[in-house]
Amino acid sequence: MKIAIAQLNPIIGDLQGNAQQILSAAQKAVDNGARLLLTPELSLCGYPPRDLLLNPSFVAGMGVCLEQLARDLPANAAVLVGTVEENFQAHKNGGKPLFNSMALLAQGKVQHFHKRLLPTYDVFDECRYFEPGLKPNYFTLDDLNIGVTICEDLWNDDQFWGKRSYAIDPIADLATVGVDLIVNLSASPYSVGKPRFREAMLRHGAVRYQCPIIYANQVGGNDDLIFDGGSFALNSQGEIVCRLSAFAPDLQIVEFDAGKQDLQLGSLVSECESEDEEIWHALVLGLRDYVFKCGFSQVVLGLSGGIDSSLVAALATAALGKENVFGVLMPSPYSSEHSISDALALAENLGMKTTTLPIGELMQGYDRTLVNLFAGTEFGLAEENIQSRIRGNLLMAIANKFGYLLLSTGNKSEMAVGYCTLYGDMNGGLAVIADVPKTRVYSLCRWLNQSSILGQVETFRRNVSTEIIPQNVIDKAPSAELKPGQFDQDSLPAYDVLDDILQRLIGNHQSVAQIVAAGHDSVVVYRVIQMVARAEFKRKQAPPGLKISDRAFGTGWRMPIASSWDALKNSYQTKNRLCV
Ligand SMILES: NC(=O)c1ccc[n+]([C@@H]2O[C@H](COP(=O)([O-])OP(=O)(O)OC[C@H]3O[C@@H](n4cnc5c(N)ncnc54)[C@H](O)[C@@H]3O)[C@@H](O)[C@H]2O)c1
Ligand SMILES: Nc1ncnc2c1ncn2[C@@H]1O[C@H](COP(=O)(O)O)[C@@H](O)[C@H]1O
Ligand SMILES: N[C@@H](CCC(=O)O)C(=O)O
Ligand SMILES: O=P(O)(O)OP(=O)(O)O
Repeated sequence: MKIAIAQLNPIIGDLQGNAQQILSAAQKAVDNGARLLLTPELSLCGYPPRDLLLNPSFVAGMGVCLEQLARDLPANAAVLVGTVEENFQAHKNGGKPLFNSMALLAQGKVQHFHKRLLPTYDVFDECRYFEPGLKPNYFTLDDLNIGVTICEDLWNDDQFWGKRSYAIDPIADLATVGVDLIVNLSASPYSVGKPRFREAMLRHGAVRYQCPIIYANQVGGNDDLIFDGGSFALNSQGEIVCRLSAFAPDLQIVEFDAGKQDLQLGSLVSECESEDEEIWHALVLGLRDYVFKCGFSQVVLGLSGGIDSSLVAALATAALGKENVFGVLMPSPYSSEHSISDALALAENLGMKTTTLPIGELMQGYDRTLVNLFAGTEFGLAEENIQSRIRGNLLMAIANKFGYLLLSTGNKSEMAVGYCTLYGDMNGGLAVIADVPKTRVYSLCRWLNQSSILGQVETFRRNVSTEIIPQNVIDKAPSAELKPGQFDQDSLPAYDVLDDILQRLIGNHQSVAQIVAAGHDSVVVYRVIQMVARAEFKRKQAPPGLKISDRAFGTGWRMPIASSWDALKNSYQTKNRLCV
């Protein structure tokens, strides 16, 4: 039996458009001889629909679209569509009103399979909306017994994880039932290294239960989340027999050989060669989809000649085309010569349009207006930040006037410690690199300059051998240039030190004792912890940022702002370690 995997990029809430994508995929599948089509989790509404699920007319609309799809699909195709089903018992037993469901549409009929494990951690919030399914899910098609699992259902293999997160394990239940093949319909967001991790995890399941697995993942950016696709199929020995594109929609066919009781070798797309390459593609996709799905086509950003704005400009050019990216140079009296020359060289390399709006006169206007009020005080952060706020205002004026979306350029290290100006450089609709630590910003720029991708991206004007990010941008010391001779490292630890502490603290949940034991100065560690805690109010007001790590400052980061939790004051010694 031929089975088609449709790696779709739905728009959240566009029920008609998403249904059309499913119909087109089904037609293509049937044209290629497939009997069954797999689509991702919640493919009809897009994942994650969040509180749209609390809107009765949204849920009703999904029901109508599903019925229409059942009527419109090619007669000889069976299609698994990601949707919701109402929990009609909810009013009796107090359960949640919906199930996260895969609907099997075949011969005009609809059969629902309910997701059993509901993730409610990090960015996931499924217990807010859904009741878990209670039974193993499977069906028979042309004598083949097919087990159905939805995303998290396959993330509880105790042997792989060394523990169980949920009492039940849907794959073990399906093995007990005795299915020939398991399909997993997913909307699994990207983080660095996750594509390989998923393959390893499901390989373990396939080998453990000697059962082939087909994994169909959503692709595309939805707000802060990037779905990488990278769907794949494993045979019962755990070998990859088919892999779809990463970071792009795709449709491929795999064949189940009834004689061998296994999947046959199909087409294999190769994996990204490095983490930098993977992150680059993820950010390009996330940026493009955010811009287009919000109804924009053009973006604006401030170009300072620094490395953050240079990387964001390169990403935007690759995502949207050079003619759709507008750079604004806004030198102040404190700006260096190279801030202008480097920004112009970058724009030339990318082929993007720029304008220069010096801000000296506006700064003087602010000074004149505030002179009496500020009389007798020292020049300080208030005056420095005015420059950033003037730039933020000008950029928003340009965005309003020409219908552009403003991209903000802060990286994760700055967002972590609050090294950014509220209503200044934090202005923007999308924070493109807010989950990219500064050290990764450097490695991405170096990778970009060497990468053969430059030759493939037609939006770049220069030829493969020349740099995109000017070498001086990479070599010079980072600076906010808000006062003479200012460098980031006057206020912050060296970025390699800062990023390592932040990764341990935020990503790995390490204690102070563990971070110090890894070689960091305890005074620096305490200072970083305090900076991170104090910057919460800024992050709450920041634009959405594209998530590329396991722990991003976004929907999965829920910290109080008005909190009196003081890591140092409340530190205590347990038997083994100092906890803060
Ligand atoms: N990326 C860069 O390189 C870059 C760019 C710009 C600024 N900076 C640096 O960032 C820093 C910006 O200065 P800042 O942080 O003092 O200015 P800020 O204006 O961004 O934030 C401080 C202000 O936030 C408000 N605030 C404080 N606590 C709050 C809370 N709990 N809830 C709501 N609002 C609260 C107060 O009004 C306070 O004056 C400076 O050190 C500057 O040099 C770095
Ligand atoms: N001189 C500048 N021209 C245009 N845009 C600028 C300039 N200086 C800063 N910006 C914008 O603000 C952010 C943050 O700046 P830092 O140098 O990191 O403080 C920068 O990425 C530009 O978008
Ligand atoms: N742990 C899964 C859960 C996703 C889901 O069930 O939607 C993941 O990160 O991909
Ligand atoms: O934000 P930028 O582009 O000015 O980068 P840096 O902070 O490294 O100067």
